[in-house]
Amino acid sequence: LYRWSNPNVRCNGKLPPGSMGFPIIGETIEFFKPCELLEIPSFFQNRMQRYGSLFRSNIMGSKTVISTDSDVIFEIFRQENQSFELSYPDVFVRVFGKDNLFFQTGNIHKHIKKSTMQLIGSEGLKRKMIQSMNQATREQLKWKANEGTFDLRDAVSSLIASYLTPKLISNLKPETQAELIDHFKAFNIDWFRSPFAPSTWKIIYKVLKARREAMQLIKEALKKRKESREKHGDFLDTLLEDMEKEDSIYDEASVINLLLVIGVVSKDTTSVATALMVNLLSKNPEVLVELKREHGAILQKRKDKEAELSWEEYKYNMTFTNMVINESLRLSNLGSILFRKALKDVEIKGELVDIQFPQDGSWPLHHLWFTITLKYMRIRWSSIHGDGRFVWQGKDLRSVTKTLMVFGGGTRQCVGADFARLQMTVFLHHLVTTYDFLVVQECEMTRTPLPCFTKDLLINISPTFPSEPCSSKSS
Ligand code: HEM
Repeated sequence: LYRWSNPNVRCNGKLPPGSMGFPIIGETIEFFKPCELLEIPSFFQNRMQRYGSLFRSNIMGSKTVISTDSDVIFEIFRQENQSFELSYPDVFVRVFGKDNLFFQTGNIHKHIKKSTMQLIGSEGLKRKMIQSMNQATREQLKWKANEGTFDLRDAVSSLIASYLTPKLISNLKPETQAELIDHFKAFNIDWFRSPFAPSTWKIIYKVLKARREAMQLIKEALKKRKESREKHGDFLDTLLEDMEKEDSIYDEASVINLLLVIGVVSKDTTSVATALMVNLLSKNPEVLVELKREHGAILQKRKDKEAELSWEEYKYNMTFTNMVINESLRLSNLGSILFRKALKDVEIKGELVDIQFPQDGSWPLHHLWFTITLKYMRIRWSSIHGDGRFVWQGKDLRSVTKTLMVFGGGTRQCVGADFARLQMTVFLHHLVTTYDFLVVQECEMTRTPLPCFTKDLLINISPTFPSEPCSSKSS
């Protein structure tokens, strides 16, 4: 017991202050205690008050140092692969699969990132994806306008799956594609909750079942593609070509896993952030009016009135839209819990972050886990639109800064960041230029500590009257 609570005695230096909690379960129960979305969870709040921004703990059976300090977090991203490397708790590996090459480091990680960027990096988005996003979003909204009240998160999830799945594997039969999309949708991010709640195990069971079934479908598609040797110009082709090279990092299992991970992660993260953004817009009509003004101006400047939102318009004419997206991403704070392990003793700001524990069997891990909690910034919407002056005007609104690390940072920065931003922009563009929306049920979210929906956002949309381009029925 003494050793459990006082890991300092077995270290070469001084660890940050903190408590290791009860033997075995540590402080896991409090770590997962839900709170309101915009609150700092009591686990972090209490410890920040007691110990400061850097403290130690034990979570999910791992000795952990937690940083809530953006300078420290930024420094860790900077020292990725030198002093720190990615190392997620076992449950992540079980859910996303041991064949997920994103859990690897070094050259394997570099290579998989490069392959993925071909599909969802800015070049791929500009050349191919933006067109499909525009078309799918326009059609989805048109359909939803006739349908009546709908769940916005589910609608965004479906539309992403509808155009991205054929880009992953393009020659599936319609019924197989629909089945694969259903499995992608059933594999959601709600599983990261307290291991002591029985409902968590039910969700994990469903997620693992969906994963198994999706993998089976992808496996069959891969087998057929290999046998036929046909080319379809999709992401599966890219990966198979790579797999045939002599020194390829890919085997069948990792190709299947990569297709699965992209299919799953792309829709979940982006749809949650979009739903939260629309919910916030409904409560801030002045922001909506400004947004309509910016997008109205884009329509007016457009020479071909039938044309869709272009890459250039997205890149150069959307200062305010980017601010709205940044604030929505910051408030949803989807990337609030990131894990690293320290590879050597590291001192940041004079505090020892990691000590190498002796391997005497009493320590399950050779190194400490490093949990990063991104700073919760309670920036009020009025601060982005006050007195006609935009506080972020002139800055690069899409880059990582110490106050905006929603997509992580350094070499591990999210590969889907551009994709998510573009999809959110395309959705906003079609919504505010073509429709008025009415919130029927506001979304309710808790933080566990990842955001989790307890009530979905239900809305109604109807075509905007041309005479009132800036009006909104939102409440
Ligand atoms: C609002 C949307 C999103 C948010 C907030 C988000 C957040 C993050 C964060 C914080 C990380 C860093 C993880 C770490 O450092 O340990 C990350 C990594 C990653 N994200 Fe996203 N993400 C989003 C959208 C997407 C999308 C659309 C995709 C796929 C199409 C995606 C795929 C990935 C992958 C594969 C990684 C691992 C990257 C690596 O290890 O190099 N994400 N994401």
